[in-house]
Amino acid sequence: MGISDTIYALSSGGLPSGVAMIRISGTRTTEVLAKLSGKIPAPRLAKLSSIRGRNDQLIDQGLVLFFKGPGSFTGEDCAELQLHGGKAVVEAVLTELAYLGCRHAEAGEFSRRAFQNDKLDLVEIEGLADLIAAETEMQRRLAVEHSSGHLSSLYEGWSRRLVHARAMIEAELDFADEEDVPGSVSPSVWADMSLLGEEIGTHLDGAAVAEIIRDGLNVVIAGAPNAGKSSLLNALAQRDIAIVTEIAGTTRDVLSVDLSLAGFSIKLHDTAGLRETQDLVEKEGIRRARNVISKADLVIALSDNPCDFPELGAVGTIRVGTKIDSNPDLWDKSAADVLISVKTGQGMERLIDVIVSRLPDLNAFSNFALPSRRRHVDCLNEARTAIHSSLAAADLGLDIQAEYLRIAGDALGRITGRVDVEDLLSIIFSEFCVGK
Ligand SMILES: Nc1nc2c(ncn2[C@@H]2O[C@H](COP(=O)(O)OP(=O)(O)OP(=O)(O)O)[C@@H](O)[C@H]2O)c(=O)[nH]1
Repeated sequence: MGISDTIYALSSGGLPSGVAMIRISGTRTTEVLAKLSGKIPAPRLAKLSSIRGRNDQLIDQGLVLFFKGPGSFTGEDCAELQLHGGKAVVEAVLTELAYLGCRHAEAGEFSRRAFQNDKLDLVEIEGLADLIAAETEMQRRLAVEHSSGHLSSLYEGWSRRLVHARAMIEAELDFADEEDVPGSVSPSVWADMSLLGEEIGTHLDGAAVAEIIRDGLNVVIAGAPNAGKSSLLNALAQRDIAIVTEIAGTTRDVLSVDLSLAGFSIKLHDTAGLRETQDLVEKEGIRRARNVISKADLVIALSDNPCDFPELGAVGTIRVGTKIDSNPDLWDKSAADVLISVKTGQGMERLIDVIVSRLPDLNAFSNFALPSRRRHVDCLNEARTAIHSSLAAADLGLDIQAEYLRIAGDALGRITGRVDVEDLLSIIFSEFCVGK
């Protein structure tokens, strides 16, 4: 590797901060450490050191950690400098690292090296990106299953079963006429492949829930103008996000806010009131409203009049009667799922309970090892289809059946990155921040 194979980056967050962590990785790590701190600490032991620049000038005092490759995150020699998190301190050390011939890392470059050196597979790396991005408890639990290798073990176990089945078939093809390989190998192989197809199917059943956990549940507030939609958005977000006036048609565009509810990420959208109008801007707002309604996981349909609920045709609608502080006599209980007043807070807890009751039931899943990315789901579907094709191809001959199993194995291998993923890598690693 050339001089710039040794990379560095600030791996901790924005400055100033109490402590800033600079990470270094590559063949020149020990040489750089010796120049910056005088000596190389014993691997994995934090050592309080003076960090010095050119002309022996003291830059800062901090902890220096050295990880000898391959026993490091990237698999190469790595170091971590834990410094005081001042902008000038960090800038001075980064400048010194550049002067010493190191190169600033690109986004995700440390993780890319970890992948290239077989320290992590793609599922673990994607899980790491999700773990860093996780904002809710559910997102964290989902991501940690991926980053910790649980999901990879599951896929690798499946891959091994496919390889075993192919080996058994190959043996039967090669030694079909010889007496020492019993012809009865195949039935147990096909039974296992049938079971594997079912296991992948069950695993795929969790994909929709995992997607909701990872990307959030889309909840749309819809209704006639003045029904109280913006007031409800503000109340649920506990902030003044949307403009509230008594003028019908105030909200023109879709306004969105992220909330965390029962550990789930909720994307709540306020929409323009639905009515016939000649106003061009309002018309466009209503078109956008209908568009988000059609993509919603859940719609909260509002009306301040029981005779006036919007017909949305959306699946998963909660009918909410509003302003019951001012119009209690208008409502009979059966007219709506929940009656609320944003003014007095009446019914708000019940509304939140009803929304939570519409969230996916996680008790149906024994763990969070679920496929959360489209990429994984596509590969799993491809693997399952190929297994089914193999099982259905008995009349076509063992070599055709084995070929389908190879296709299934390749599809599983692409999830963890064991086969044919070069073109995927830049997409995956670009999701990372610099320093990871
Ligand atoms: N009394 C009472 N008034 C409310 C309540 N919620 C909203 N309002 C009033 O109803 C009017 C309309 O409220 P908004 O929240 O702007 O209604 P909207 O559905 O977003 O209206 P558009 O943006 O025009 O579609 C405002 O004057 C609010 O103060 C409530 O619970 N009780």
